[in-house]
Amino acid sequence: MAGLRLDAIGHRLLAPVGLTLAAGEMVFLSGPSGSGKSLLLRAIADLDPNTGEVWLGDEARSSMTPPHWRRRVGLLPAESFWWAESVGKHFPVTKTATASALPPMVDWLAQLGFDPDVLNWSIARLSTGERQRLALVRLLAQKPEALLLDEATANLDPAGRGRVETLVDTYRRNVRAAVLWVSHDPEQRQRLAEISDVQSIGRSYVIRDGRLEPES
Ligand SMILES: Nc1ncnc2c1ncn2[C@@H]1O[C@H](COP(=O)(O)OP(=O)(O)OP(=O)(O)O)[C@@H](O)[C@H]1O
Repeated sequence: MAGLRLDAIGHRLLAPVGLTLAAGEMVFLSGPSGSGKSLLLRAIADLDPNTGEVWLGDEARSSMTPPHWRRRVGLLPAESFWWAESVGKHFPVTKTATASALPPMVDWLAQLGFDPDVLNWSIARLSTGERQRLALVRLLAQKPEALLLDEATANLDPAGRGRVETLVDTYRRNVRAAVLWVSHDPEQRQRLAEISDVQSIGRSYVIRDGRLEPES
């Protein structure tokens, strides 16, 4: 699997930054509210105007269509968007197959505390935390090669938070996906280093005054 390299990526609040994540590496990003963390993830995903280039291994973002890029470099936004009536309709494969025929998605649902019947639930009934966990499964179902996570555990209790951390870390190791994780929780990196291999979860950065800096 490929690493992720930001080559002079910038947006209106952030001076161009260079940053390389090795395949399978998890890097944390923090900074004050409004400093531009979400905008950076959206810039990498090419959802907002931005400068620079992003590389997935030796493939440039500019060499593929935006939808193709976003399938390979998956963004989990802080607030997920749902367009159909039921949960299952957001998982393309479930249109033609039954849930039981779809591991590992069903395993991922179970790991996050859901019965496969959740695919029949209406979106309207979902709690904020349920939406957040289901949005992660929906993202992983696309088999992204790199992950951009924006406050992936912000709405969860400690048990739910631990389940998400474990699932993301397992996916990272299995697929050797580079993970850039925006988090306000200073203990999140430490928890992940405890459940995983420390050398892959060593770095964190902060956005301060429009610049990306290694966190001291
Ligand atoms: N579409 C937009 N138009 C104008 N301003 C925007 C837009 N999107 C974001 N901003 C502003 O850009 C700034 C950075 O937003 P961003 O969402 O990146 O912050 P953040 O660092 O992720 O903050 P938080 O930790 O609160 O989520 C904020 O002041 C926000 O109001």
